[in-house]
Amino acid sequence: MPVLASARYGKDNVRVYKVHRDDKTGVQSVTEMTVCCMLEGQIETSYTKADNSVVVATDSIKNTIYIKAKEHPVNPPELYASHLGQHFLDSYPHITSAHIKVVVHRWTRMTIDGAPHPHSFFRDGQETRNVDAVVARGQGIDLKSSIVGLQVLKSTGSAFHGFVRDEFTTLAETWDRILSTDVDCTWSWKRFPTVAAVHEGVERFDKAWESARNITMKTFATDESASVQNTMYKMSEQILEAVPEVERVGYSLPNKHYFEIDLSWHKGLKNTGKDAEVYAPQSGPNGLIKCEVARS
Ligand SMILES: O=c1[nH]c(=O)c2[nH]c(=O)[nH]c2[nH]1
Repeated sequence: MPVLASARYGKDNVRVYKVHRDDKTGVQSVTEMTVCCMLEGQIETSYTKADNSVVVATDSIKNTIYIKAKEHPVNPPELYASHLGQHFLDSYPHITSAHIKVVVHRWTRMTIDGAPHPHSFFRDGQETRNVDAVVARGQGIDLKSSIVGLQVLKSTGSAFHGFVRDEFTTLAETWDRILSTDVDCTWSWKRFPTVAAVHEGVERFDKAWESARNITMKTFATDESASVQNTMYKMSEQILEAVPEVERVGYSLPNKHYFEIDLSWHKGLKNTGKDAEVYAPQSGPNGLIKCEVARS
């Protein structure tokens, strides 16, 4: 006899835009985000017995995403996600947890003739600020914040040598290479008991995002990198140090390879080793290096 081992449903890819208009100054601020909201609870019979009486329609979930964006601030996304998740527990006794994902897209204010423009913005990269919230009945709110898709490259200051050499090895050791990655950095907060606790000291979330971003970039730029592994560990350590309420930091970093091209076949051109200038960026395969660093 089969059993429903797990079940969760909701609405994904709900795109939301919110504007804030400052009537005094005429300055407008915008937020664009993509939201996923999934519910768990006593919903088994909808799967096993065609019992839709336990189903909050995914269309209603979508509507709720809009209404909560109207009723509450959407910044920081950690607070919005907490309000949204809590709503489903408060409204539906048979729902036991809400899993919210918010992806915030960049709209950076334009500078026109040296001054910030009051209502014009541009997308300065595919980087997003993400939040994963789990609001579970009787258990509080678990929040994970992240930076995803921040593309970085350094043209020197990275080495990789001393690795295992055996009959499978072709890679040459290097003391000077290009290092490039798409940063995926996640920091997990100590559990919050209530939405009120998330709200109290809410500026912590923007500060942590700024710290994580600055630490990531500064360490990437200034570390004489021995490996992706070692550099990401140094980043994680510093974020834990900078944000006391964070329990765990994780990175997932592709190692995006740039291959040297031997052009000596053309008029003896020197383009390898210390003479390398023109490289071939690779779409794949790429290394993929991950870690999570927790407090001891
Ligand atoms: O920083 C690196 N870590 C590795 O584990 C690895 N493996 C590899 O081929 N190149 C690299 N670079």
